[in-house]
Amino acid sequence: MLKMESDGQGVARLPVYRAALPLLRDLWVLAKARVVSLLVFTAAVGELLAPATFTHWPAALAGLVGIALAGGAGGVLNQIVEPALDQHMRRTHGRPLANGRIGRSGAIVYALVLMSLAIAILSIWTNPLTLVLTLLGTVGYGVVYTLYLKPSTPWNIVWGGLAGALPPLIGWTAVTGQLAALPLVLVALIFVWTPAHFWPLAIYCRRDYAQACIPMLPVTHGVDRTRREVVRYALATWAVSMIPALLNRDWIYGAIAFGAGAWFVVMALRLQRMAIDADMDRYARRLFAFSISYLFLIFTALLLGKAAVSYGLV
Ligand code: HEM
Ligand SMILES: CC(C)=CCC/C(C)=C/CC/C(C)=C/COP(=O)(O)OP(=O)(O)O
Repeated sequence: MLKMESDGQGVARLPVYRAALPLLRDLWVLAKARVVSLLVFTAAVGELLAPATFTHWPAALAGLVGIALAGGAGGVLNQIVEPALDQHMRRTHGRPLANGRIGRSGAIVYALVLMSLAIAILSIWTNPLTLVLTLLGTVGYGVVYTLYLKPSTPWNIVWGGLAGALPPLIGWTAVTGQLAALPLVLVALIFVWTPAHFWPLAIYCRRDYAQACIPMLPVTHGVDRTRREVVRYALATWAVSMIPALLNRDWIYGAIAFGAGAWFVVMALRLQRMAIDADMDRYARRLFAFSISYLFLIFTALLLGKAAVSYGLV
């Protein structure tokens, strides 16, 4: 039950903090905070894999806060561009800009605040390379993908995915100031994972995308072609995921990545063999959910492998 307070003139009003909750929830959704949380996790792993992370802890912390803020700004930019599209899709019609709970100018101010804070924090505590890569991430997703690629080509997410693949490299450069082979391989891993992550969702949302005239692959090339591509990208993800095992001679990570990647491929193949019906849509939803757990598991395994080596367990 919601408790009301009286203002002394007999008018009941909500306590301020209770009234602020829906706004905070809207700001959370606008910043796509759940997606950003996985971006930040992959960045944190990039940092922890880098040499001497803890001697550079202010830069490491600033890198994570900067990525969270800049990733959030990307999410807000995306929704500023797409309220009409979001209104037409069941999955997105309740978003705060789409249903008018937050106005366009309020969202623009929010994006500017997030981005300014990100730039300030990264400039003060990290280095120019980290700042540039983070800006590329926000502009790549919020502008290039949302404004140009998404409405014009079914391969939108292959190239748009590059933006979301950058965080492990950004985490590494925040701590070291330099590029290196391992974080570049992790960028490649997320790059090839992204289509296998997104196209299962595009399959079960294909009618919504068609109605909104967004040329996602299942709309332009059909479900069969999309399922074949999911298998290909799941295989590519499996292959790329083995490179860190070889680079680091890390067999703990290697075993986990091998098993998880094999399961990803098996699920993609199962999806491919199903009849196109409601069961297939449900299975595509499971594969989409699995793709998220998969990435979380693989990045956790990288940490486990490094910890095992550091503590002399292998
Ligand atoms: C351009 C590349 C990408 C596309 C097109 C894409 C697409 C999507 C879509 C459409 C959703 C559903 C969101 C919703 O219902 O609000 C989603 C969810 C999600 N994505 Fe991605 N994604 C991409 C890249 C990434 C990357 C790089 C990561 C993390 C490293 C990621 C992590 C997640 C997570 C954690 C969710 C679940 C959010 C939730 O539970 O609400 N995505 N993605
Ligand atoms: C700084 C940095 C590294 C930025 C990363 C950019 C970023 C937030 C990437 C995530 C990609 C994402 C949420 C795509 C959703 O696709 P969509 O927008 O087509 O989905 P929708 O239909 O749910 O809006």
